Amino acid sequence: MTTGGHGADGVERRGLMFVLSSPSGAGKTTLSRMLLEREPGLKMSVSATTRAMRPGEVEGRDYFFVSKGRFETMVEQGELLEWATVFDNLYGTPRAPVEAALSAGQDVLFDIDWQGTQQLHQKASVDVVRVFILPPSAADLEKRLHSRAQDSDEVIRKRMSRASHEMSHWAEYDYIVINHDVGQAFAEVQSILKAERLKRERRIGLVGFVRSLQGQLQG
Ligand SMILES: Nc1nc2c(ncn2[C@@H]2O[C@H](COP(=O)(O)OP(=O)(O)O)[C@@H](O)[C@H]2O)c(=O)[nH]1
Ligand SMILES: Nc1ncnc2c1ncn2[C@@H]1O[C@H](COP(=O)(O)OP(=O)(O)O)[C@@H](O)[C@H]1O
Repeated sequence: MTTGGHGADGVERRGLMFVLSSPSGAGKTTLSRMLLEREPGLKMSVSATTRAMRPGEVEGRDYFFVSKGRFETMVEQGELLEWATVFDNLYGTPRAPVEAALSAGQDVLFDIDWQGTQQLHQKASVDVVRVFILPPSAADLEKRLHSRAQDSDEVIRKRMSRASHEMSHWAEYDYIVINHDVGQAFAEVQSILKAERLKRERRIGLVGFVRSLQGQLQG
């Protein structure tokens, strides 16, 4: 699905799809923003959703906020790479920007749930890196949902009651990060990205690079 770009060391490699999932409130959005600020070559996949915009959210930055009818058209036209129902709303990943970014040699960051992660993995397993974020405790999770001050008590209760179900998918992920201290969790997520970028299978330019090195040694 991907073609190549160049890594920091100049060797061509395929772009990767970096997925962060977690129960709501564990810190995916915070960690995603930190990654985007500090990691050049990483582009956020902006999802489409039928849920209402929260205070502080921006159309096209946080989500594309669409009607149910528009979302269904996107599904019918094959415009979504994956989609799922979460908390009674529809969420999906527009296909075109992801394919464009990967073709331009960029890595793409996804904040999607376990259902979307399974779909992406079925489509492009070797290019998908799956990271699951856990909160340090249920009490911390609830505190964070309240501190975000963006959802009603009713919505927070719903999110807390879904957390256990979402967490039950943790073993389908390649890496698990416990977000106790945000600086530490960020360092761990960043290390995963850096290491995955160096994986041999993605670095399609290595064969040529090593041949050229061998040529130099023999010459
Ligand atoms: N499958 C899928 N899940 C998504 C997508 N976009 C967001 N989600 C997930 O939907 C859930 C709810 O997201 P949101 O309403 O923004 O609340 P949040 O949990 O506080 O981030 C989260 O688990 C997101 O990871 C998407 O495009 N596809
Ligand atoms: N390690 C942490 N310690 C304390 N608060 C945190 C930590 N990580 C995130 N938060 C806060 O918790 C709330 C939920 O985080 P957010 O990134 O929106 O979660 P998610 O995207 O997983 O729903 C936000 O107010 C955020 O600032």
